[in-house]
Amino acid sequence: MISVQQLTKRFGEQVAVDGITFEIPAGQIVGFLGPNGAGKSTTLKMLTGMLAPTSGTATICGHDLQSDTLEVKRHVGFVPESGAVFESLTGLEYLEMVAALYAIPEAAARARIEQFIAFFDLSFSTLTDKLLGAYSKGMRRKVVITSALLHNPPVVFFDEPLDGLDANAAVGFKALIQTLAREGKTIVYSSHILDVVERVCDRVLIIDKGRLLLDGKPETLVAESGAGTLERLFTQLTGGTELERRAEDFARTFRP
Ligand SMILES: Nc1ncnc2c1ncn2[C@@H]1O[C@H](COP(=O)(O)OP(=O)(O)OP(=O)(O)O)[C@@H](O)[C@H]1O
Repeated sequence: MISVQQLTKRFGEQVAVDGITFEIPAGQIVGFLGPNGAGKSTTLKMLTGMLAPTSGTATICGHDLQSDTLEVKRHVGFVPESGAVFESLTGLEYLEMVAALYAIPEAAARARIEQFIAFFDLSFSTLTDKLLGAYSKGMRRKVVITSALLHNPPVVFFDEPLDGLDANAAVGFKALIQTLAREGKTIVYSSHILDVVERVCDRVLIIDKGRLLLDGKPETLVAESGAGTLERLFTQLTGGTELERRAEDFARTFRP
């Protein structure tokens, strides 16, 4: 479903993504992890056709990222970390605009929007009464998630999707992605909330400094490393243990 070979992105001298290679079959939920600046968002932007790779190749549902970018965009949904929206539109105007961009017929789009607002426990008037600029962070996130799934894409990329969602919405969202995966969708889930990743993902990819460090089932990786939890394994791999020690030293400087 997703095939990535030696994908690389340079920004001037800096190598943000350094020759990563992996395959993801249909129906898998893959946690895409790494410390700040590891290259996660850059990878997701390349795989959704928003950013051209410097070198390497990738295909999504058999469509080549470089030569068939439009088909790639038809087959993916993306919830970016920023969650930026056109703030001067109402939620409904925004969703109808996204539906029109994907050429979804009006009645089908409205039916799908209604399914999502029911799922997220929003009232229809919320979508029509306020401009997106006046939405709360969580409400805006729900609209962005809806917009990414409106065209029913087989592959969905989520960058920190739980950011801003309350506990109920987060529980609902986790159930939603598990259901989507069971129906055959491929989900790539980038997040720093590792206990959620450990529970929800079938597999994790850990990158640091643009390179793939680890690829496997969370429970297998945790058991083989003896780390106990995915969070501990992550910090061991990416230098967080040292940060923890430095934080303790720093905190000690506040002692009276
Ligand atoms: N447009 C850009 N121009 C220059 N450098 C960039 C650009 N976008 C990203 N970078 C750099 O590439 C590296 C990887 O950034 P990226 O945003 O992919 O990391 P990330 O893993 O998503 O981090 P975070 O967890 O903090 O969101 C960083 O050093 C970043 O400064």
